[in-house]
Amino acid sequence: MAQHTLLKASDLTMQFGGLRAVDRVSLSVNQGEIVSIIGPNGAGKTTVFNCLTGFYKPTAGTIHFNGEAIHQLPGFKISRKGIVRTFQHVRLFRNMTAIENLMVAQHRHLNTSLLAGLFKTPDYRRAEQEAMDKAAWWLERVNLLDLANRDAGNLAYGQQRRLEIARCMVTNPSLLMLDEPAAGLNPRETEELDHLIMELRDQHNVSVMLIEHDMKLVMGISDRIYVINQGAPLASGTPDEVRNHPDVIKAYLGEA
Ligand SMILES: Nc1ncnc2c1ncn2[C@@H]1O[C@H](COP(=O)(O)OP(=O)(O)OP(=O)(O)O)[C@@H](O)[C@H]1O
Repeated sequence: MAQHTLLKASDLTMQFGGLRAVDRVSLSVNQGEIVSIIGPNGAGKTTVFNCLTGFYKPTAGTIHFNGEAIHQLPGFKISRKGIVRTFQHVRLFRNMTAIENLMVAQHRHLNTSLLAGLFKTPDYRRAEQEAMDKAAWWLERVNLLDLANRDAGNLAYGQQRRLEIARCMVTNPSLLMLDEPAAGLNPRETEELDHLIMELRDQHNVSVMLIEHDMKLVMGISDRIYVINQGAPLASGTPDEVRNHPDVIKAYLGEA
């Protein structure tokens, strides 16, 4: 059966003054896939993410999501289409509780008319209750339900990272983009993350694209991997193909 192409970027290029941070990178994510982008520090991975999610407008190239061109759209419109992301550094509302963070993320799904909110109409109450139930359900999924009322800023680092993933999931994304989700996690937490990502894909119908330096995680969960080096595509393929690719070995051993 032909796979549905969810995301397709062609010849993506991002120029910052004299620096070409991304140089004609093409990639795709099919429905149900886990795809990783790897490459040495400064290779341009986060810049690719920033282009795909509308944080940067690419200098050249096209991006299609479900067949629709999105490279001219601002980030909030792209996220409404179902592409959500986490960042390299945790970005939560630190003074809000874990569950409040998940409520805020669902804001756009709630009936937010001023009058409906003011008079707490039955529709408003129902939408609010649904958002609360969903937030609690996802907190349980990521093993944070007993910390629902703790300020996000007071959670342990690994818990904050799981909360960020839950915050993405409450918006029902079709593509979840994770920027270095294992950074700062201990080996046990990394293994839990590995299981969580697989579970999201297998049970919640989400495709995943991640940037990651932890090669054990990347090689274990990715269906396909793209390698970029100095902004340009170096190799792509299955974990085995990439692992044994001579150019990849050279780049990682610093002989390129
Ligand atoms: N807004 C910006 N303005 C100017 N240069 C930038 C900007 N964002 C990124 N760069 C540069 O683009 C290059 C690629 O950076 P990027 O953060 O995308 O790399 P990366 O592969 O994600 O690196 P790392 O693995 O270290 O996070 C770097 O040289 C960086 O300094």
